[in-house]
Amino acid sequence: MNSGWRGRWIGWRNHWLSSPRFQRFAARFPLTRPIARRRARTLFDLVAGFTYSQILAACIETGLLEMLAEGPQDTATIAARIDLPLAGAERLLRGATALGLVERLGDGWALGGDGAALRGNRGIAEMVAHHRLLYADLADPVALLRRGGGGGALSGLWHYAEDSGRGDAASVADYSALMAASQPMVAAQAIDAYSFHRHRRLLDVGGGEGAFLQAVGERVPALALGLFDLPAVGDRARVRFDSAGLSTRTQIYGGDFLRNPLPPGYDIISLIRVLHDHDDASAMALLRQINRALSPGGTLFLAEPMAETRGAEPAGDAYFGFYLLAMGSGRPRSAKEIAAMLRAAGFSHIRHRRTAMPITTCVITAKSKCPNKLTI
Ligand SMILES: CC(C)=CCC/C(C)=C/CC/C(C)=C/C=C/C(C)=C/C=C/C=C(C)/C=C/C=C(C)/C=C/C=C(C)/C=C/CC(C)(C)O
Ligand SMILES: C[S@@+](CC[C@H](N)C(=O)[O-])C[C@H]1O[C@@H](n2cnc3c(N)ncnc32)[C@H](O)[C@@H]1O
Repeated sequence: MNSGWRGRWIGWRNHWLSSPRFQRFAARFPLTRPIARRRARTLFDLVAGFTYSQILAACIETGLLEMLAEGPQDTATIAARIDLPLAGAERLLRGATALGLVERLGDGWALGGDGAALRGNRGIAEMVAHHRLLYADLADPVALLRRGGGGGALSGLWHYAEDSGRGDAASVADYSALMAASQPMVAAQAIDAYSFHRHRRLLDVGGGEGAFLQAVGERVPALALGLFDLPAVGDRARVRFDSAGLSTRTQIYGGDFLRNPLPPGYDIISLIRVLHDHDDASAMALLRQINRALSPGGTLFLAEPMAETRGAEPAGDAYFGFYLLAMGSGRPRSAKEIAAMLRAAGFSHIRHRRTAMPITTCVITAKSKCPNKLTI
């Protein structure tokens, strides 16, 4: 491979960075010392990341963060309430303190700043708890890569969508509930990034149990709402809409978006955390379906975490890359890749919209260019 000047620069840089003598020098020399320490810290965090995650998992599973949110407490009270021996509670409290989740206060403990921020993001506790499945699959990452993903604990959570029967009430329950629990952090970003007021009828494709539609519906009372998902998931949405008093504004369609046509008559279709679940061929088929279903000049509103998002690179290709590998289908795509797919599916006016927290949610909108002319 002809790597050019950049390849030569990388070779030269890496020669020095991997040299123990250069590392010793850089750690001692006053001008390079802060950089060397920062790099060592970053690498240490990378090596130790699983341990940190498991300390967080223990904080969530024992209810420690929720308990400290009531107010500061002493070690003996905490140990009794979270049902750990005194030494175990102390070990957990010290570990969580080192991670900023807990804070020492006199001879007791208070909720730490990061612990408070995590509590403020509904759905993270459920995400952390279900990582038990992901980490079981990632115990042997090379084996997972060799077999092309899937076939493990995480894929069991969502495999209903790949079954020929497309799931019954029991098999869709856990995954749908997890998606609904984590939807607020996505919906908040997505809804702030775009004005839905200019539309009349919104169809949420792969809308799960309706948490996103409910959030938009509350923000824009005049909008008529439609939800398309597999029948057993749609049934769960019906229960949510009934109890939220939204059923008169809402139409639920049970079906398979790769096999059944989407209902016509909507001037905006949303696709929230759906495209990245699918391999390229299915993802293209779905985009073409949406283009056909939209009324002329209608809008596609697409929101999901995206690869190569500046400042959030590890969330895309590292976290979601391996998460979707364990799930057994799909991949995170960059905004550029999604834009190219949208163009190929017949969309125009493709716009990347700013969100406040791109690490969890990026948004792209596009307009249907030539409805009814494309085939699936
Ligand atoms: C007031 C004082 C004292 C100081 C001011 C200083 C200051 C400004 C501090 C800032 C404090 C602050 C407001 C912090 C905010 C922190 C936030 C917003 C943290 C958010 C964290 C979000 C996290 C960790 C999100 C994690 C999300 C995950 C892991 C999502 C996973 C999603 C999955 C697996 C989705 C699956 C869908 C599928 C299946 C792939 O389709
Ligand atoms: C990752 S979830 C996202 C749910 C929701 N949009 C959210 O963000 O919380 C993907 C959704 O797509 C649905 N889905 C997957 N394959 C489908 C198919 N072939 N036809 C219809 N819905 C499907 C799933 O049932 C699930 O509700």
